[in-house]
Amino acid sequence: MIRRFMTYYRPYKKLFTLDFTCAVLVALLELGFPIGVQWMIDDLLPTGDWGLVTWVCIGLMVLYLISMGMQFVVSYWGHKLGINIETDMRKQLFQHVQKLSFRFFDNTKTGQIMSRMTNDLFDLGEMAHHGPEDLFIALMTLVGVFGIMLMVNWELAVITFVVVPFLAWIIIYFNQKLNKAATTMFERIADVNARVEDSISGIRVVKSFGNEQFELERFTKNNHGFRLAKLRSYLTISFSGSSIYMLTRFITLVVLVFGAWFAYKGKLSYGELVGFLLYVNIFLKPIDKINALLELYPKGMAGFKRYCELMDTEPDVKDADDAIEAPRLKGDIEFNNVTFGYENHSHVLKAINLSIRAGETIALVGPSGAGKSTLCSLIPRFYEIDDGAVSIDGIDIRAMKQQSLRNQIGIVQQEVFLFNGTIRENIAYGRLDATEEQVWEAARQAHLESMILALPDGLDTFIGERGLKLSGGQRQRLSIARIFLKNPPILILDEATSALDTETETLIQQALERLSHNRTTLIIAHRLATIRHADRIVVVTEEGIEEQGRHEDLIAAGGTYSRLSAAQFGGGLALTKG
Ligand SMILES: Nc1ncnc2c1ncn2[C@@H]1O[C@H](COP(=O)(O)OP(=O)(O)OP(=O)(O)O)[C@@H](O)[C@H]1O
Repeated sequence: MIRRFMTYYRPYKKLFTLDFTCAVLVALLELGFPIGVQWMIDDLLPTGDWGLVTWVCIGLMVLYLISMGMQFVVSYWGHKLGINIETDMRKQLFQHVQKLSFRFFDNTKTGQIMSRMTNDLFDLGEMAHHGPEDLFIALMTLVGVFGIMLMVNWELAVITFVVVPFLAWIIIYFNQKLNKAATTMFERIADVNARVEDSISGIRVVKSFGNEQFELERFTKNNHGFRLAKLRSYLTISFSGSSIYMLTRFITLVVLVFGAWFAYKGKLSYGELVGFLLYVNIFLKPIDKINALLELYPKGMAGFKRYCELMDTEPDVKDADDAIEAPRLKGDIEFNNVTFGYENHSHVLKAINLSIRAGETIALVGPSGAGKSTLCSLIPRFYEIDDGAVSIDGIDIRAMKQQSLRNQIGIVQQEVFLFNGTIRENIAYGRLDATEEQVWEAARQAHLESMILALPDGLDTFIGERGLKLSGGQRQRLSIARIFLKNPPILILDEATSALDTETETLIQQALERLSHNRTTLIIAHRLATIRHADRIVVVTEEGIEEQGRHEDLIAAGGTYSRLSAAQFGGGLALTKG
């Protein structure tokens, strides 16, 4: 883990060297000051050479100023190093999460992912800055101080160092405890985040059911869980902090008693005693530093462990090493014996065979839960199939780079997702380099133009979170405009016009028909009236593809489709006449 953590310093070698060097110099100066003080008291003052005393004081002052400058470097540039590393990690995590497959997102709460990107990384920057630097300096100071103390008075030095093994034991013991406490704390705050995310994004449902109190209770439970975890970590910190404090202050007292006794016996000068007490003080500083690290390190490392866990999660849909950039596709889609299930043990689709010609419009109909949406989600390779093959223009989709494949597929979902931003940004999401004219053209095709013109800010109107300031129909038209702009050879329309009023629906139907001209189009239809003119209707049931053909033929066949028609229109006969 530590070696892996160290790799993040690589891009910042210069910054690290600068920060580290200054920190070491500051520590060395700290070590040197008491030597100067001791020398002044014992050797310089008795000579009465006040001129020299003044110069020494000026010299000390200059050294203090240099030390101050270097402390500034350590504080600012050192933290900059930490923040840079934290930012890099956050970026890499975001990049990685974007690569993960639908299956991961199906099974992970959004709030948990958000927590990993924010809270879990908070202490990493601090740890990256203070960890190696403080540890090295603390150890260096301890060794240096011990050496000097031995030279001044070896007996007092040994007395002082008797406590070191006890300190080491306390540090190791509490470090382990804190590691556990910090991991639990991160898990609990992730639960809180997930709960907040769920409740806030579903606030309309919460309010419509009047379930605010219920939500508050669920939140309180998570919040309390976090409180307990945090309290537990503070309990450990307090125990370790006070034990270390007690031991270190005890040393000062012991040194004072023994030092006074040695001085009384004439084994130690007063200057040496004062100098020694100053060294004890310096000796305590690295211990305080190690104590602070003891608090920081487990939190940072627990966050880093969780970071690594997520970074090590492999996407289950991956580009093959020799994957090709998909050429401009015509749209001949072939399902060859395709078997797929979300869970290993149950298959939603079993040995499906289906050929769709380029430019064909096919409608998928069938009972709810039969697998129509699932079938469509396999074309952009959102999920990896268990058996068989899906190919487009004769190329297995697993041989193409995912991005180049998905670039050629337009999907209009029943549930539209828009980003918090302007109308322009949301339409241009279909092609990021689109010109103003192209955005307007897409808006025109999706029959959004008059609505946009009527808005005071036009294309620059903010549509609110998930586009909530727009009506359902407007949202859907906006999502359709994005696809006009994307202009893909393959279209998947998941009952795309369900949220539109009859008049708009007719217009959109015309636009979609125009769009689907010469493109392969799959329509997942619930309302059979919208797909009567499809080139082919494919009936999907839990058993697989039950029948396929033109509307009239399927009605004449008297199978599932004619029964579905009868259910929706009150009689297959009426439908054929209509
Ligand atoms: N992400 C998922 N994870 C696990 N199971 C899923 C997932 N999505 C769908 N399912 C299950 O797969 C089956 C097929 O669902 P699918 O959405 O493909 O059906 P559908 O025919 O499109 O239904 P509808 O007409 O109601 O939209 C259902 O039993 C559903 O519960």
